[in-house]
Amino acid sequence: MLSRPDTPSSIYPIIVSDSVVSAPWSSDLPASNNAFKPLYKFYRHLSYEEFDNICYNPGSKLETDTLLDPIFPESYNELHPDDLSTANYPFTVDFIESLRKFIYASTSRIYVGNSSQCPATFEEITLKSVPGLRIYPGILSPDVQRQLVVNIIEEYLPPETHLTNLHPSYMLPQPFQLFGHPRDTIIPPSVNPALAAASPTTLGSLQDRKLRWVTLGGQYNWTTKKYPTFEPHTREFPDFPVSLTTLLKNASAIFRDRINPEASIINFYSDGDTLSPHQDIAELSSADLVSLNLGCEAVFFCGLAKDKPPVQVRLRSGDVIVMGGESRFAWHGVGRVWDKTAPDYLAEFDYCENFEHERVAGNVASGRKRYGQWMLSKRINLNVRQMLGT
Ligand SMILES: O=C(O)CCC(=O)C(=O)O
Ligand SMILES: [Fe+2]
Repeated sequence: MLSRPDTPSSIYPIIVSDSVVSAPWSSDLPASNNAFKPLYKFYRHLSYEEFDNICYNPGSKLETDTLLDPIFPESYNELHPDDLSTANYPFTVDFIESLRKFIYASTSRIYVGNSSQCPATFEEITLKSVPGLRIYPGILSPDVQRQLVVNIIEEYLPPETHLTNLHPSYMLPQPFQLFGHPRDTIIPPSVNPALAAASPTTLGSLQDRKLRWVTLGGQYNWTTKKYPTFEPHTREFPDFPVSLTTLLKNASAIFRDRINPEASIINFYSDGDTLSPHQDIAELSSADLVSLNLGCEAVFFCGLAKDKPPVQVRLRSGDVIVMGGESRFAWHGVGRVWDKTAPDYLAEFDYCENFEHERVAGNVASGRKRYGQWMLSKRINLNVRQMLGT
């Protein structure tokens, strides 16, 4: 599991526009009433082949009664006939143009080929049992996904104000380039006597598994479970990356005007990783939380109460989840991640040929093709929150 402390299960005061309200579903629960727990146990040893088989031949296991595969919803419908609704919406006329805006706002731009073509419509899935949760299967085009991967590595990770789980334990190169030489040594901070015993590591091992998260914008503190400040343009609340704001403001009707992106947690998962159930309640805003998924597949758990089996959603690269309305403060977690399940367009991502500036400079041999190789074993979840206002 990610080394995030569990969220306490007492009633949380949530401040919405100056008035304090309580999330009614987060009442005190004895640990035995945690209906998420058996699901984690079930998935721990489930191979991807077994999981895939269950999705197409449902009904055999009690634990998968609430499993929804967005591109094969029949099995979920069979068990919960009234819960699921699907709607198709046309992409707005300038949708592709909006995606281009995101790519052009990015520091290292990829070359937009035909894969940026979007289908005529996109699907929205909603569930009565988790009101406000919206699922958009495959809504991010391959180009946008590739650009996001590159931005994460080249634009969002490097600034020293963007803290990672590695910062307390290692002196990271400034700016932090994850894809330097894999044998480069990364040393513990000698100034911190408590960590003096920690041993040096390599950049390669940070790439492999050690890098777990990076925070953008408001620097959420995982120990206190609070943002240290709500004062923008400060070291602890640096400006949110323009490229990501451009994507979320323009990408389609699903994001527009519903969120002012101010903080983000980017999670890096490897094979078998899970994330324990929690609520995201540190923000002083009830605006939608937007969650983008890249790379390998995973099962996402979400429910309003911790003592009822959550809905389980099979997530693929390019899927977007929005937690709005009541679901904004719902309990959620990740059941498990399976490696080698990233789509070919990421795994075989030929970085050089896709890069506008490198193409123009005639530089096609910078050896960065391992981004695709890396993604073959990674799941990246980028969730974006508004910290202030309604
Ligand atoms: O990885 C995910 O899908 C969820 C991540 C999450 O819930 C979080 O970072 O708070
Ligand atoms: Fe979360």
